[in-house]
Amino acid sequence: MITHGDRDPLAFGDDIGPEKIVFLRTPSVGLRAIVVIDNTAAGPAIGGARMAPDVSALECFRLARAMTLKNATCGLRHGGAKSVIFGDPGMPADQKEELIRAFANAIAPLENYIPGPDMGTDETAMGFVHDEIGRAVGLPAEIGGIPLDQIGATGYGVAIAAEVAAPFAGLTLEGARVVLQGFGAVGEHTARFLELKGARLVGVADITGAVTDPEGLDIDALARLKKAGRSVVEYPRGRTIPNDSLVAVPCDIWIPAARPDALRADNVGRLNCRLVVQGANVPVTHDAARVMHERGLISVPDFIANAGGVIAAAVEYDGGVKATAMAAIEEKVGGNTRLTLQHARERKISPLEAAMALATDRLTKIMQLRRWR
Ligand SMILES: NC(=O)C1=CN([C@@H]2O[C@H](COP(=O)(O)OP(=O)(O)OC[C@H]3O[C@@H](n4cnc5c(N)ncnc54)[C@H](OP(=O)(O)O)[C@@H]3O)[C@@H](O)[C@H]2O)C=CC1
Ligand SMILES: O=C(O)CCC(=O)C(=O)O
Repeated sequence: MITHGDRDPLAFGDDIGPEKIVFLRTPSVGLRAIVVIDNTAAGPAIGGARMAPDVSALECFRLARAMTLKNATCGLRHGGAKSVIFGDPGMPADQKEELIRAFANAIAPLENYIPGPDMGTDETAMGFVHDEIGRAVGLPAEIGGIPLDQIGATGYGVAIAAEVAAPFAGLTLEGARVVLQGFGAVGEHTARFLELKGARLVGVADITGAVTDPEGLDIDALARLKKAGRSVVEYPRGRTIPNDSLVAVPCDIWIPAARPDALRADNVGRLNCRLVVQGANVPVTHDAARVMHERGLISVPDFIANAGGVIAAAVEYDGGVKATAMAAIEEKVGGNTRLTLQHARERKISPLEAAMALATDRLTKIMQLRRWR
């Protein structure tokens, strides 16, 4: 098992992958990027392209592995990969387009990698990649895509996971208080779908800070602020708090929907909730997962809860439509959440252990079908 302490990219390998770790540079446009193709036993690997100033090979590998587990658990005909592009996603649009187009050309030879949107990239960026190399998912609807961020594919799945997990934590969604770290593509849609199921958003953070209101936050007002390029801390009511205090806001369901390692050994003890549903990728360290289990807190692992985006991406790749994608998300995310939490309860193991067993069992079967296993 790979540990979070590993820093040497060549030390990442285990029996599953990665197959390739590729460092890409195009100095004339300032492109620096990394692609990790973890495992392609099930088919060409799908995984998002993340743009942020402080990404790393380790982050990329951990995200690629999450995709391998996610895609296998969902029974998709795709392996797992991920890419990271060093850069400020808020850079001027023409500069970003140039960087994305350069990235597309740099990954052109990596035919087993199909990129999709992730933090810092979106449907438009995938449209540029597709224009350059004819290979990307999460495309704009105008060119036949299922724009997975716009329709909230992942947020829909996170809400389904929360609904299925709620009774395991002694909760119902009606009146449940929700806290969200991150109010981007995943966070905003998760809030909206959960509100439709009767839950109330009582805390939210973006990169600048956090705001809380036990009476409930107005999701439309928060969305208007973000659309205007402002922060949730400018929300006119409620109480603003520093980002690192969000973990302790009293609630029923705490949902990370931003960067890795949001919950760690040093802050997980401050959680004041009954259920954690992992909207982000790799938002919980193994230590933190163990502590949550010891405290009796139910946590739905990332590769179970946030598979909605890649399910939509796989449906799009097969030529399917939005309605098919939404039905598949409900069936696969709901089913895997139930299976994970039932196994965890029956076998007295943590949800992470149960989910890993489910994923590796399916992945082993997939790998056994291959010639080079
Ligand atoms: N998009 C998808 O379909 C999928 C995404 N995911 C995962 O979900 C997570 C979010 O992705 P997505 O919503 O697409 O990304 P976005 O870039 O759309 O949104 C990210 C949000 O997180 C906020 N944020 C960033 N850093 C911090 C921080 N340190 N503290 C609090 N908030 C922070 C951002 O703030 P600000 O607005 O100020 O920048 C923004 O609101 C990622 O882990 C991604 O890998 C998983 C499955 C699919
Ligand atoms: O390919 C995509 O953008 C969606 C899948 C993804 O990257 C993820 O689940 O993290």
